[in-house]
Amino acid sequence: MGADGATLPAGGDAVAIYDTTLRDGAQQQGVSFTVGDKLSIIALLDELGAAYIEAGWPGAIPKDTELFARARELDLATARLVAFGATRRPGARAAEDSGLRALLDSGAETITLVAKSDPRHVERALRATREENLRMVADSTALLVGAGREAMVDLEHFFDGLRRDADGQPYGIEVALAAARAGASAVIACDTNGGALPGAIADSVARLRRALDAAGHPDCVVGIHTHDDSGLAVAGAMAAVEAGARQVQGCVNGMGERTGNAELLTIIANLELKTRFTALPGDEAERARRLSELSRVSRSVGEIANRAPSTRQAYTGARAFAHKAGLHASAIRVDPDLYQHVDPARVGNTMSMLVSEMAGRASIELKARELGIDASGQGDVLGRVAEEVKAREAIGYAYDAADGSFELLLRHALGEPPDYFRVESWQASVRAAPVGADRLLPADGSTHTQAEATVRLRAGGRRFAVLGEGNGPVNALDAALCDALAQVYPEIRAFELTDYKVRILDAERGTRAIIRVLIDLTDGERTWSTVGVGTDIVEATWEALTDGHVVGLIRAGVSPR
Ligand SMILES: CC(=O)SCCNC(=O)CCNC(=O)[C@H](O)C(C)(C)COP(=O)(O)OP(=O)(O)OC[C@H]1O[C@@H](n2cnc3c(N)ncnc32)[C@H](O)[C@@H]1OP(=O)(O)O
Ligand SMILES: CC(=O)C(=O)O
Repeated sequence: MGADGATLPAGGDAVAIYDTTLRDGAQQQGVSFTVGDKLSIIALLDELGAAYIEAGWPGAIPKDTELFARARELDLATARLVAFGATRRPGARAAEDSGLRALLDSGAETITLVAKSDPRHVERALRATREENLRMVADSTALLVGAGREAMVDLEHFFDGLRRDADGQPYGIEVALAAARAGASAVIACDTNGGALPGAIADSVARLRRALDAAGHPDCVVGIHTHDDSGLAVAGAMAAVEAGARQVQGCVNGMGERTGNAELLTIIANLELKTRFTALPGDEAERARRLSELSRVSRSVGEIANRAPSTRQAYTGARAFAHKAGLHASAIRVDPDLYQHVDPARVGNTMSMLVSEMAGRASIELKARELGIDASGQGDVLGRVAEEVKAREAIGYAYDAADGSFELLLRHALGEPPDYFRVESWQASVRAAPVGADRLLPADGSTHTQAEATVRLRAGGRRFAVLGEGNGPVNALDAALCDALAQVYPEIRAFELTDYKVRILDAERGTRAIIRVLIDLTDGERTWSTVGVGTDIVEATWEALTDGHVVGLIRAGVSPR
């Protein structure tokens, strides 16, 4: 139970947010949370204001058994931790079911049971009769409630079942009523296969709500759990709320099996910003503060899961408020609301400008402002920069992914070229031993290729000629450039390459093709990106690398020496 003892809202406009990132989200390929990961995510979701956090299946997954043992020490502010499990096995007694025993032993105050609600699944997957499945739901729920726990029941394949069995009293509704009679606080309509359309979800949820009310269970909450297989998980959840659902299940960043679960942060933002419903606890000011944490929660959970959220994710994605088209920028300069559905600050995000061949003067001016450069009132320069960007993109540059290179172009156009160093010449050579007949790598794991590079440059009033070695020409050049520059600018030692992307732009020209290199650099505090283009991968990389070091020095506030 949350600190205030709050449980599910029985009616009204409050919607309980039920996060299942740690259970259904963990069913995504490649995701495997440690107990420590789960504890960190629980803390984030509790701070955000989730009502329920489904943390795993104790008894089925050893790590989850350990998690619930450790979670006994947790003192959560708003959330209840939920243990997930299944109803008892067919033909057995609930009190003797080892799965239910493990759920009770977990100490969780709230337990959600998954139950079959589509007759096809009862008969084919469970190999039980419809009546036995109803008894399984009732006995299992009653056991948990009798032990003083809050019990909820996930109605698996609820919408598929109702679609096939629409007349009379559909079986899915009978299952829900069996759960409610046994004391379940909520029954959750699940679109397990993600195939239902929002209209059908709304109709079925409304029907479920009416059936519960008619049978004397107005306090049993209807929940909604959707998957994104039809690209409609959030839409389905929103439609369900309009139709009477007052608990919404989903996962941060839309994690989950197959195409994922409904993206929970989007649902929270939609409910809070665009409907009469509330999704977060507290008064208006408190809810606004919690809402402004959404982008941070998205990034932090992505970091812990080692799955970066989509940059295009609604509300919280890094590019959710990024504008590329010149016409958009010109209107945004007058009023950002003209091209934004909400103020990004409300969900902790920021607006950004992308400069590209689609830019006009307004885009350049706004991007300059974002970079801390005042170019207002310099219409001629802005126009020239826009033309230069278009001309360069036509030959292969891509500035929307390389704001560092754009900054240099702009500074040159404004007559403020940074003057940290001047390169006189560079060269790189590769020495390779032929691959052996067996085509295997040497036993020590080294490669057959060794490279050397020489860089000659002037910096800080001195001249340097430095030799670098590496496992390839790019690596050798980087080593030589860093060694030379670090003698005048030791700050460069902190720069680290975090990404290196190579793209062949006109593949039909084979080995004569134009190559674009994009690199991302960081100094641990800031990140920036640069681009280089050439007919040679080393030449393109050299341009991106040297620009990358100049931008790094500018961003670190280092003056030319
Ligand atoms: C829609 C969802 O996402 S539900 C969540 C699904 N999550 C998981 O499956 C992850 C964790 N699962 C596990 O660790 C294992 O599957 C366990 C421990 C639960 C079960 O493992 P096993 O006993 O080896 O059974 P197995 O996985 O092969 O099959 C599941 C059994 O549960 C039965 N079952 C399925 N749903 C239910 C239900 N709602 N209630 C009771 N039994 C059920 C199946 O009929 C099957 O029974 P059978 O063993 O008689 O064939
Ligand atoms: C319970 C659940 O995860 C589902 O039906 O999708």
